[in-house]
Amino acid sequence: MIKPQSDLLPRPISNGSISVNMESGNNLTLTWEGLNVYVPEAKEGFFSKKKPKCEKMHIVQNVFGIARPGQILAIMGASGAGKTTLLNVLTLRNNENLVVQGSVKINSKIIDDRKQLSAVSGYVQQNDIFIGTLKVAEHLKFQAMLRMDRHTSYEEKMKRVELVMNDLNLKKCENTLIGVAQLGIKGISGGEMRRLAFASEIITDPGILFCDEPTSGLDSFMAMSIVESMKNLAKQGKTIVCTIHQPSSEIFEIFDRLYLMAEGRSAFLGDLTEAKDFFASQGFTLPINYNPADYYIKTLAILPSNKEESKERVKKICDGYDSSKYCQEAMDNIKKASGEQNLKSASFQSQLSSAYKAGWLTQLKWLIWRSFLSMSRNPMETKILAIQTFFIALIFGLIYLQIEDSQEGVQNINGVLFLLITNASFSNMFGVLNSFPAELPIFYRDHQNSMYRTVNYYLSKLITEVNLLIYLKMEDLSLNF
Ligand SMILES: Nc1ncnc2c1ncn2[C@@H]1O[C@H](COP(=O)(O)OP(=O)(O)OP(=O)(O)O)[C@@H](O)[C@H]1O
Repeated sequence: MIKPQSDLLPRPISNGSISVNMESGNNLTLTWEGLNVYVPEAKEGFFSKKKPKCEKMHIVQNVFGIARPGQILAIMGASGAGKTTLLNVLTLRNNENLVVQGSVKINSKIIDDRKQLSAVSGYVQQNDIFIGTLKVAEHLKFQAMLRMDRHTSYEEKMKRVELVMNDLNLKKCENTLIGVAQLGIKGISGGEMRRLAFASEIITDPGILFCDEPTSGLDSFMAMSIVESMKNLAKQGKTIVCTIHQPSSEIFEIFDRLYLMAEGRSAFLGDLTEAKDFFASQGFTLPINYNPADYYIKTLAILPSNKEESKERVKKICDGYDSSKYCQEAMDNIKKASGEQNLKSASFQSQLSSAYKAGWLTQLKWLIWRSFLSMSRNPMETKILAIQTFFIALIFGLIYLQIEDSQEGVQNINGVLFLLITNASFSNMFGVLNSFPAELPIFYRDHQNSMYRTVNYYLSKLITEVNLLIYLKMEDLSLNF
């Protein structure tokens, strides 16, 4: 087995993260019980009367599970098994069009508010979205200022930024722009971007870390380094839950617990060795020299060429699991976790109560800072607007050159004033149309992480862009005058 060369890899997250004076959110047990997710029937709207009636789909069926501190729980299964849906339910995201029943608990407290969940957890999403005109260190600084506790000093937050950059080997690219492909700004590599997404979430030292496909798009060395970092976080007492596709056997061995899903049902929850025994008990013995992850996924997959047989096989395994000792053990653990409520709830409750980590003014200050940096690094947009304004003003100026002091002249002046006002309104409107949609996914992500209030984001954009608009209008009016 080839091991990655440790000097080439990001160092695992050091215990130094605890040295920063912040409340470390450890010892959080995540449980989910009786989870059912349905896609509701399509409503017969005014325009959809003639559409065929769509059946209510049951995409996650009565699943339960537990993720304990100090362990990595890997959620695996074939495509369409329901992994992403489960992760969305656990993170209370993207469920708007679904009917969700059942409960998700942390230390036996039911979690139904995303702000509370964000206060104690991080979510590394599969698609990295960043403001590409920021540098790596600036992005992390922004995250630290708005996501770390308001009682943590500026120096401590910056110390944490340094620590996370060192741990994830981002130090050498700290002053490199993240990059925007559309603007031709080449930035950091794909692997560095993945690590930056990871760094953005662990900067707050969350008690629970959800990762959606943390290794996708990475080479085997980088994938291993990310999983090793996750393992080290787990060793510090964090609860790590990740979905993963086709991990290599080396990566698979690093996981502590395995949660297999098939056709929206639980197919197994337990240790890696238990998984091997369970599959053998169902008549599916893991072949020698076979990647266990590949074998389990293959066994639980629905093959298009052999649908009926695959479905029967999956049903047999899921039924077998429901009546197995592993299922009983998981149920007992979930019950036991509910009994531990009073032991751990004091610091946890205080964390849950603080939804926004930064105060109103701090949010506004750092949003303006980010917005100014982003705008100043994107001179192309400013240049284009300035040139466009210059030419439009020149054309208007030439059309209405040397207006005479007469009845006709007054009408011309009315005309030019009308044109100037409509031009000013429409160009500003198009400015807004350009500016907001481009940042919308980032805004949604930050908003789901409870980083800032919507009004603060809007104000920061207004304050930043109003300067540019004033300059452009001055250029326009002075030329016309
Ligand atoms: N909003 C939705 N509307 C209709 N069907 C949905 C919706 N969300 C999920 N599904 C269906 O539920 C099933 C599980 O989807 P999910 O995305 O959770 O699978 P997955 O295990 O994450 O698959 P993959 O590994 O391919 O991402 C799929 O059959 C999918 O088509």
